[in-house]
Order: sequence, then C-alpha cells, then structure tokens
Amino acid sequence: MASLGEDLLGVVNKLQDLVFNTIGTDSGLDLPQIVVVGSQSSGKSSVLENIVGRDFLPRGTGIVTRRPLVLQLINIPGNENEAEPSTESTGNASPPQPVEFGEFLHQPNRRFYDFAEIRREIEAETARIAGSNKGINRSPINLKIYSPHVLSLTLVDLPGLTKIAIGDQPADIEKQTRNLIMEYIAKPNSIVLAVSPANVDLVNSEALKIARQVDPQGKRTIGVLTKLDLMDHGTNALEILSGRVYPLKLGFIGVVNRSQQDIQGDKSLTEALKAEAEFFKYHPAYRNMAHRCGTQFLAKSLNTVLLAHIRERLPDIKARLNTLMGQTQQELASYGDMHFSGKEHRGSLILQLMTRFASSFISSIDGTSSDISTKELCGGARIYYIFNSVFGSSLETIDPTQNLSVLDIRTAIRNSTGPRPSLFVPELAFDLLVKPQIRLLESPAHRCVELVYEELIKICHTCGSTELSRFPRLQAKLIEVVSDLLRERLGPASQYVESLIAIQRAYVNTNHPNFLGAAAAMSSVIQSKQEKERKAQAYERRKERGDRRKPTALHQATTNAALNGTEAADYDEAASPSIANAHKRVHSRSMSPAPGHQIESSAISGAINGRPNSPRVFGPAGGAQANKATDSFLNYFFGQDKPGGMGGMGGAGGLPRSAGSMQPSPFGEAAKRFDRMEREQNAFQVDQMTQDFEDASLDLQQPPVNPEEAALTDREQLETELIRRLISSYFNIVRETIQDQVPKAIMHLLVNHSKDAVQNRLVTELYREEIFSDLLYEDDNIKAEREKCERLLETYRQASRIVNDVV
Ligand SMILES: Nc1nc2c(ncn2[C@@H]2O[C@H](COP(=O)(O)OP(=O)(O)OP(=O)(O)O)[C@@H](O)[C@H]2O)c(=O)[nH]1
Repeated sequence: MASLGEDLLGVVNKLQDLVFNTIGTDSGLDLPQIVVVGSQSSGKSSVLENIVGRDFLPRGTGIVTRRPLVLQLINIPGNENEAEPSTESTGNASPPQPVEFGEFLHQPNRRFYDFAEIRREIEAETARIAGSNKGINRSPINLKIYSPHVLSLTLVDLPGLTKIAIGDQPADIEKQTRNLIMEYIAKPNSIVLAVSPANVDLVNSEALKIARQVDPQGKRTIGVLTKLDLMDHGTNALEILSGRVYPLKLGFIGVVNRSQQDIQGDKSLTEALKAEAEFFKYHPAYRNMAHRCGTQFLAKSLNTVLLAHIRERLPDIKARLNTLMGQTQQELASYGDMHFSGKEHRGSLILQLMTRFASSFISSIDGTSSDISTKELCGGARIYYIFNSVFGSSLETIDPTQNLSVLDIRTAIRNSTGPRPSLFVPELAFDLLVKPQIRLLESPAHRCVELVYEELIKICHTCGSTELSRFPRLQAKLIEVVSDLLRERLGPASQYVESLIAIQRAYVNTNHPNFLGAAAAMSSVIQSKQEKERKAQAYERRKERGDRRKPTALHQATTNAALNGTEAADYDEAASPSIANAHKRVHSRSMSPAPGHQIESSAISGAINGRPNSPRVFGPAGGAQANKATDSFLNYFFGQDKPGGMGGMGGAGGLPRSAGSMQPSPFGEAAKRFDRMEREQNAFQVDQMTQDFEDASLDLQQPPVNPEEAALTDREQLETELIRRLISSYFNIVRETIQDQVPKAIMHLLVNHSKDAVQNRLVTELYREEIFSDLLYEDDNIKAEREKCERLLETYRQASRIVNDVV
C-alpha cells in the first residue's frame, strides 16, 4: 500500500476522530467513508467481519444493528506493536507477538484485546442508548480496530432496512431506519456499499434502491452480492457481477460469508475466508473471475476506491478545512487577543475592555450600535418610546377633574367665600382646587424617570461581548460601576422632575395666553346647557306627538327635561334677540381667544375678590387693561341673588374689546332668564324644533338625573361647571409644559450625564493595579471553550498541512 494513501487515510481518520471528539456527528466536515446499507439479514455484518477478519459484531435474530457503528480500521505494522498483556513473557528471547485491539471512543484509554468483549461492549452500548427493545438510535458508536491484518478503511454499519415492524418495534421503524441511512449516504463524500443477497432477485434489492436515490448515476455505489452459495442450483450471478444487469461504475463484488450453521458450528473466520476463496476458485461459473471475487478482493477494492475517492475529494476537503479554520480563528478571536494575556499587558487589556464597554453603552443609547436589533426596540429607541408613548399617553389619560365631585367644588367655593354671602365665583376656590390637581402629574413623571433608569440598567447589562464574558468578574464590576453611576443620578433626576411640578403648583398663572378665561368658560357652559336643553325639548315634543293620550307621562317627561336642562334658557333670536346677540358675541370670543385675556382674568378676579371697582391685577401685563375693568363678567349673571336683580355695574371688563360697548341689560336679562327657566322652557319656536326633533330621536332614553347636581341651586351648578372648565383649561397648560419638560430634564440629568461620565467613572473605579488580577480571573467554562477552540484550530492546521503536502 502506498504510504501516500495511508497518509491520506490517516488524515481522514484523524479528522474523523477530531470530529467525534470535539464537534460530534454534525461537524462541518464531511469526511470520506464507506457506508454499508442493505436489508435486514442481507449479510452486512458478515461482510464487515470478513473484512476485519475477526468475529466482533453482535449476532441474533431480528434487528441487531440498532445504532450506526463507525468502524475505523487502522493498519499497524506488526513488529512495532506491543505484546498482548495477557501473553506471558517466559523470559525467552521470543519477540512479542503482534496484536490486534479495539478502542471505543466512549471508553478512551481502554484497549480491547478480546474481540468477544468488543461484541459485548457494542451490545451493551447499543442497549444503553437505544434501549433494550428493538428501537433504533441515530447516535453512533465509534470503534477503532488496530491490526496489521486490516487495510485502513472507515466503514459505517447501519441498521438494516425493514418492511414491517415486528414484536415491540415502533410502527415507524421503516421510516426511522430509512431516514438514518439517508442521513449517511446523502453526504457526497460517502461511498455506498450496497449489500444485496444473491438468493433474492436483484430487482427487489432495497440497498440498490436507496443508493440510487442519492447516487442516481451509480458513481459512488459499490454493489456487494452475498449468499452466492445459497443461490438456486443452476442459477448464478455472473451477469450481475460482470455489470451487465445493473450499471454501477464501481461494479459488483460477490462474497460468501459464513452461514448460520457455520457460525453455530464455530467455524473460524480464517477457515471461512479460505472456504470462500475455494468457492470462487472451483465454482464453474465464477472461477474465471475468482480474482475479482471474495472478501479479500472486496477489502482491497474498498481501500483503493476510498483512497481514490479521498484524492478526488481532497480539493473540496481542503477548501472546507480552510473555511473551518477561518471560522475557528474568528471564534478564537472573539475570546480576545491572547497576546494581551501577559502580566505586563493586564492594564491595557482592562482599559481596552472598559473602553469598549463604555462605548457600547453610549452607542446603544445613541442608536449607533452595530448590532441593532430589528426584532424589538432597544436602547435609545426605547427611551424615546418611554417619553412619547408611555409617558405621553399616561399624561393624556389624566382627567383633570375626575376626582372632584360637584359637592367638592361647591364646598371649596363656599369655604373660600368665608362668612360673606358670595357675590362672585371666587378665585380662591379655583386656586384651592387647581393646585392639588396639578399633583396628578407627579406619579406619571416619576414613573417616567424610573422607566428610563430601568432601561439604562438594561442597556448596561447588554454591553458585554464574548471577550468580556471571558472575565466574568470584570464584566460584573463594569455593570456594577455603571449601575452605581445611574443610581446616583436617579435621585437628582427624580427631585428635579418633582420640583418641576412643585414649581407649577407654586404660582397659578391665570394670565397664561392659552388659559380659557372666565368669559370663554362661561360661554362654553352656556353653550352646553343650550345643547342639552334643546335635546330635552326635542325629546319632549317627540313624546308629546307619539303619546298625546298620556298626559301623565308627558308631564313626567317635561319634568325630567326641566331637571336635565336645569337653569339654561334658550337664546334664539325670535324669543329674545338681544340676548342672542350678546351670546353670539361671547361665543365668538371663545372661538378666537387671542388678545384680551388679561381682561378676562381681571374680570374673574374682580368677580372672585368681590371688589368689582378695584379688580385685582394678575401680573404686570394685566395691569392696564385690568384697570379699565370696573366690573366682572360674572357680575352680569350673579351680581344679585334675586331674580331680575342687576349684577352689572356698567363696564364690561370681562369681555373682549368688542364687548366694551355692550349694554349690560342683555346679561341682566339672561340672568333673569336663568331663573325663569322652568317657566320659559317650553317657549321654543316650532320650526326650529324640527331639527331638534331629529337630534333627540337619536337619544330617546333620557340620562338619569344626577342627584348631586339636583341638590345644587342653579347658580351653584353653573359655578361648579365653570370652575371645572377653568381647572381643565389650566391643567392642560400645565400638562403640556410637564410633558415637554420632564423628558428634557431626564435626558439632561440622567441619560446624557451618565453617558458623559461613564468612561471616567470606570477608569477611576476599576483601573487599579491591585485589583487587576482579580478582575482578569478567567471563567473556567469559557477558558475551556477557548482552549478547545485553540486545539481545534491546531488540528485543522495540522490536517491542512498534511493535506497540502499530499496534493
Ligand atoms: N450461507 C450464507 N449465509 C450468509 C451469508 N451471508 C450472511 N449469511 C447469514 O445470513 C444471516 C444474516 O447475516 P448478517 O450478517 O447478520 O446480516 P445483517 O445484514 O448484518 O443483519 P442485520 O444487522 O440484523 O440487519 C446470518 O445468519 C448469516 O450467517 C452468505 O454469504 N452465505
């Protein structure tokens, strides 16, 4: 045998070992090997035993081979071998006999000199993994046989193909076996040894059938015909053996193994091989081709085919090895630069890892990280999400007056007026009520700070790398230092945000340009009431039409409508043109609330202070206009308690410029109308009602009367509603400010501050010579992984060198 060939097989075997030792069966390297396939009892195990020349495979009825057996035959020169341990040295000069032995991968360092023991081990190992029933398992048993009598080969024995499940075999045993066989023979580097018994028609050969699926052109399939001795008298396999029946480039080889009887009769393999040789030599049909028949020829052919195959596949193997080497190198590099491992390099290594950690932290926040996820929001994007979606919507959902009942508001109004009878809607009540409401913003703002803080903590946990995971203590320390830094910033950020809200509560600026103001609030209250009343009226008319004969019900509906419509009156022009005009003016003001807010503010302040002739001035800007105001808008309504009383004292300070010329009388009228509400509520013009009728038809069911509201006087109801609107308006202004300010504060005090400080902090805390060795403690598992990777790379390198030398 050419040493070149042996080298080649040596390389392949070495790689095979490596694959089994380090990566398992699913390695990236598909190595050339001979895979034996055939139906059950076709004689596969017998062929293998013949090739090895020893009895070592399990025997029995039914399915025996239940796990793949990867059999590496390694030719060793006889004289270099050690003596068999059991061979007693007699002290004579007789040289130690060459011995053969087997070694299982699952039992390293144990040599099996007794082949019967090898058989028992295969049986035990099969049962260990595949169980003691007749099931199969795809995990292979790896056996090496060292012998001077074998040719170097790698053979894989697989379970035999069956048609039906017998005994306690799983129902899908055929499928399982087929899949397992396919897994091995589909690899382009496998040579398929298709074993078919000669006493069964070749057209029924399961082995050839399955081989054809992966090798349709018959380029890497060797046919083996067993049981030639069992063929019917007068028939022979000459046609098949000479390749005229079934085309296979590598041809068919006929063999005769021991029969069951031979085995039972303990016929030795040596005898059997001799008998086989004689069978061919003297058989009338085969004697001319005897040199191309039998086990010996088969073994030689397999060796040649395998070597040729290896040679042919070598460029591919080389390329594959290169790829694997590259990948392993890359993996190794991810564990860090080993040149940095010396003591003198510890400082720079720590600095390097630290800097990478810090920049990974920063880039995750900035969104410039190289491994940005496309599956979920991460880093800075999550912070943005917290600001806009979480914080934003939690602010949006706050109802500014939800927790204030009408009675609360009424009590606040009453309390703020003190012992005097109240003339106006008191400012104090608004102030008293709005301040605690601003507090509602506190909890979402705090939560926002917390969420961002938690997000930053999460980010710092994801800043590691494979290299860093090599040093778990350093990694933990880096996380700890950054977490400490973040925790330190949590306090100032929270406090600042808290003070932002406290600032809002410190001074209620009713001069704010976006504040609704009393006039607009009043206008909108009136508008809603009108709307409500219209509906009530329409509902009533509909009831009336549909239910003329039920005066009691009608009366009830009217009463309900009256209760719901409360004190509001209708301002339609026909009924009272001047009131309608006044209303329109007020309404148009509320639609365009540009200038003149100060006047409104002063109006309400006048009303609230109860000093209509000396209105309180809100801020410097309000001064000039406020001074012009001699009375408040509200006074027109509530200047006097008695119906018909005149609240207005002349000036119309509560109205915009256009309202300055307005006469007070219409408002006095309006106040009267509020009080006369019950009597006047049916005074609608019929034509206008038609439209209302349509509206009300959508809402036949009357809403229940709020007993709390019912308990209030008309005036009180109007006041509470007014206060409620003012609170909402003011709250919206504050909410907008907070929504804008809180994220900015968090970014400045927590996020950006941490980003800026992280590198320095890490250096100050961790760049200390005395803790270097502790920080650079290498994780045992990672170390083992890295070393394994190093070994793997070394083996690939060696293999690659050998392969390169050969080619
Ligand atoms: N007479 C004769 N008997 C053979 C020959 N080859 C195999 N046998 C017998 O056929 C039976 C099955 O042989 P095995 O080698 O166990 O067949 P197998 O394909 O390995 O069987 P499984 O591993 O169970 O699938 C045994 O009893 C062998 O003695 C042969 O060439 N001639």
